[in-house]
Amino acid sequence: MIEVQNLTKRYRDRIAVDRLNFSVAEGQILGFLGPNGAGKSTTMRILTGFLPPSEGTARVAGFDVFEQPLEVKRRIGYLPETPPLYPEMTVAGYLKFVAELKRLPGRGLRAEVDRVGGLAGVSDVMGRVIQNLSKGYKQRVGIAQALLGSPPVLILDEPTEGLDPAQRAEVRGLIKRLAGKHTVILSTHILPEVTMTCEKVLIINQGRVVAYDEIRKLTHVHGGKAENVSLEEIFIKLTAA
Ligand SMILES: Nc1ncnc2c1ncn2[C@@H]1O[C@H](COP(=O)(O)OP(=O)(O)OP(=O)(O)O)[C@@H](O)[C@H]1O
Repeated sequence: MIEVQNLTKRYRDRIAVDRLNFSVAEGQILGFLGPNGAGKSTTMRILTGFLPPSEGTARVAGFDVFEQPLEVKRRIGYLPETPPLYPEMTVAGYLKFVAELKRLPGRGLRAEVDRVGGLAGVSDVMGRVIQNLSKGYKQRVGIAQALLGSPPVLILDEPTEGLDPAQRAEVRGLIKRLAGKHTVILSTHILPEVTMTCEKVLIINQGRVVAYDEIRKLTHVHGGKAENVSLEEIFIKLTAA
């Protein structure tokens, strides 16, 4: 569903993403990890058609992100690091506005807004103005807009950022339920979250892949005789350089 080959992004003389190769099969959740500045957001912005790569290719649902960005955008629900909210709108008004931007059919639009509102847990704040919501609720509104139209691919950049522990658990449960039906790339700094949600993980450091495997295999390879090596320990070891 997602195929990335030799993807490279340069900002002037800085290489943010350096020859990345990975793929995500339909219905899979890929945990996407890396320290601050590793190149995760850059990669996700390329995959969602918001930023052109300097070199390499990326295909989403069979479409090239650079050559057919509109086809790609139609098939992706994207939660950026900072959700693009309009603070003066109500939650329902905003979701309806995004649904129209995504050109979802007018008939059934209200039901679709209610559906994603229910999934993301914002049904009880639909009539409230976004700027008055708590950070956690704003984040949920961001998740709701990503789910509009039930796109086959979801790219979620730190979806549990700003949520309290109970809300985090809820969002984790939601992401797990979405897998199978959706292909998901999940970026987060909360490593136990990845262990609980994803089968496979991609770790990058300074723009390069340092690990790309099933979590179970990574713990086996890096754990040696110690069976309880955590993803956190592996992450620290691989990104220390
Ligand atoms: N518009 C830009 N111009 C120049 N350099 C940039 C630009 N955007 C990002 N970078 C640089 O590219 C590198 C990768 O940044 P990116 O935001 O993709 O990292 P990240 O893994 O998402 O980090 P974080 O976890 O902190 O969000 C960093 O060194 C960053 O400073």
